[in-house]
Amino acid sequence: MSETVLQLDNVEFRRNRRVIITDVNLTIHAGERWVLFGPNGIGKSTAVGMLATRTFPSEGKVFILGHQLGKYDVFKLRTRIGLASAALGRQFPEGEDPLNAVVTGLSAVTGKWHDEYTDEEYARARQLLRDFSVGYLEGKQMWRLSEGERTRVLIARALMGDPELLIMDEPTTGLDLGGREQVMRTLSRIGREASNRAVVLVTHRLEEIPEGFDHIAIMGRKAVSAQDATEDGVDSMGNPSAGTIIYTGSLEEGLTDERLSELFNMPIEVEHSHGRWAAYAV
Ligand SMILES: Nc1ncnc2c1ncn2[C@@H]1O[C@H](COP(=O)(O)OP(=O)(O)OP(=O)(O)O)[C@@H](O)[C@H]1O
Repeated sequence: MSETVLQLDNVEFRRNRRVIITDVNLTIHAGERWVLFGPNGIGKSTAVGMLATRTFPSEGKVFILGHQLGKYDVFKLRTRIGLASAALGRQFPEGEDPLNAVVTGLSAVTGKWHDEYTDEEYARARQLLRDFSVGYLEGKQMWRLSEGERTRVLIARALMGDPELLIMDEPTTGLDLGGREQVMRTLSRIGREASNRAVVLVTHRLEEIPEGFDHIAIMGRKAVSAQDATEDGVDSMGNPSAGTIIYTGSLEEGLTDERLSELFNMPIEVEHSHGRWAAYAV
């Protein structure tokens, strides 16, 4: 069995007296390609916040690259993790050059400030921008980019440090059809590459699962205990029940009509063809 890259043991996360996710257990090994799938608001980004060392669990333990979150310097861990998320995209100084947004992925900081990078490092950053067809953005400003452009810059940045763990939170959201398919091709390439990199891709759409990703963790709501339940399916405080992981395993076995129908509370039919997935209410 290859090395464990990520391990969540009975993780719970609470905010403002609300349990957002609970009983989350997940183990990811080197070289595995995972999809974290679930409906809106179930807690995927909350989980990603921990995987990317941005937030800490209220209960339970998170181990990342052999170190327990909260007991190890997160800045050391961050240089080994590539992260692309909309939240990260909002952290850059307004006028940041996209080329710098990519090269600073090496030190996992947003904003070049006083850091210096070598010519080789800049050459790699330029190549990554070209790989995503956005080489023309060099010299522009991050805050002026279209959503699609910013997404591609963020994926390029996430790959800059050749990370052992790559996390992409909804990387194709906001892209037009051409942009989405272009990013999907790159993600499929990342999915199929022969490397020890562990990859976690977060999405709430089956259509956005690239080829090469073969493990899935599906999030759903934990049943509300009988004493807390109300007729609307919310707890006594008016909050929806906590999110949790309801399935981990292969995509084929996980993405069934029955499981998705139950998850979205409507009859759903899943299709799988040409290596891609789709689902419709029937
Ligand atoms: N800082 C916070 N304080 C309070 N509640 C929060 C906070 N962050 C998230 N939430 C709530 O936690 C729940 C889970 O949010 P999260 O963003 O993790 O879901 P998600 O599965 O990523 O959703 P989506 O697919 O819509 O992006 C939501 O109901 C959200 O409103």
